[in-house]
Amino acid sequence: MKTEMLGIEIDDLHLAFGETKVLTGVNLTIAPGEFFAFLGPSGSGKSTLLRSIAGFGPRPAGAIRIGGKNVVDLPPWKRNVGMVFQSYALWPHMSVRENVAFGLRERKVPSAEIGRRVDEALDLVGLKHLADRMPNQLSGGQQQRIALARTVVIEPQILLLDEPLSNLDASLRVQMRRELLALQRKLGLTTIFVTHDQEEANSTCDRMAVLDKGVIQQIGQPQELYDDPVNLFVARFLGTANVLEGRVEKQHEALRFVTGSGEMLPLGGALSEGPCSVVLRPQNITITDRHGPDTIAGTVVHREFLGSQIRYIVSAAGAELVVDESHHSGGRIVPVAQDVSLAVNMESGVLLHA
Ligand SMILES: Nc1ncnc2c1ncn2[C@@H]1O[C@H](COP(=O)(O)OP(=O)(O)OP(=O)(O)O)[C@@H](O)[C@H]1O
Repeated sequence: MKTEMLGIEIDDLHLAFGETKVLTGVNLTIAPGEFFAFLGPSGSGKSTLLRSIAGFGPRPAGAIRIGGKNVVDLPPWKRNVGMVFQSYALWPHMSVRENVAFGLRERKVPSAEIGRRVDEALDLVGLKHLADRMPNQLSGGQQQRIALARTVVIEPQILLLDEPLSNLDASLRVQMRRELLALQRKLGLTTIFVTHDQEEANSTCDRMAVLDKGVIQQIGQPQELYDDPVNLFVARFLGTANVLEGRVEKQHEALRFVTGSGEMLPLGGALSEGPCSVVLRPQNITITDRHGPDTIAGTVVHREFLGSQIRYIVSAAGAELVVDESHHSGGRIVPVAQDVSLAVNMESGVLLHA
């Protein structure tokens, strides 16, 4: 089961439900064979964008090209896409085998070929031995695998997944996302995965688009977006972000970041003066015994034990900063209400000019 890999190009896509603009000027290129994620909060337009690619919902303005061919005027069944929904309900009165065979029967595939392709698809998701079970005799994870088998059996050229793991419990989601990635790699299918869970996107996709209010904020590899977000929305959506507000100022020929409450931190590089925010990840700030030009004073206001790490919330520079210290047995634990010095690694911070 291996099909020709097709890329997807989306060109200036707009879509509104009545007065409500849901997608605004979406431009995107997904490479053949790529595992791509749409990540964003609830209501950001991820599902609407995915459904537009599948051919469901109102016709958008703009172009959607699959393998170079504009498909906006084609019905879903002529686009060669397979979609797995959040509510992947299997037919309850059909066995696993019949569920997977259903789409092939609809397409009038000869029965000998149906038998072979269903076996192959069930083999792919590791459930051939359950072919004669009924859906209510399967676990949630097994049902989800059958839903995948039911989609890939029709040999789509594009696989669209709309929050396919959201009905599963946390540990099964982690296992299933690895299986999903393995399956995608095996089939080499260009895949789009919609999720609001950044960990799920990070752990599977080659690249992702972060959406907010129907607008793509940034496109890139998970690590690029985490390390180099273009704005505060992306910074906050891709993990814990400490944001210091202040300004870049030149003092004695050197650039400094001056926080709103007056602390000064050194800056390198060619930066322009003016108001800005600095985004620092929890691991870019550490509690230290030192006092120096790269440190600021603060007070621990809260502490959480996270297992491998201890998370401190430290009130400093007019903000509540999240500081993660790795935990090892016998290591120091700083009590709440203690005054501390924080070493701030400004080199790893991201400066966002207002
Ligand atoms: N059929 C519809 N009619 C009117 N408005 C709709 C329709 N479908 C979606 N919307 C609106 O479009 C916006 C985007 O919805 P969409 O489902 O694409 O978001 P999402 O990012 O996938 O969110 P979620 O993660 O909650 O599914 C929302 O404001 C939603 O209320």
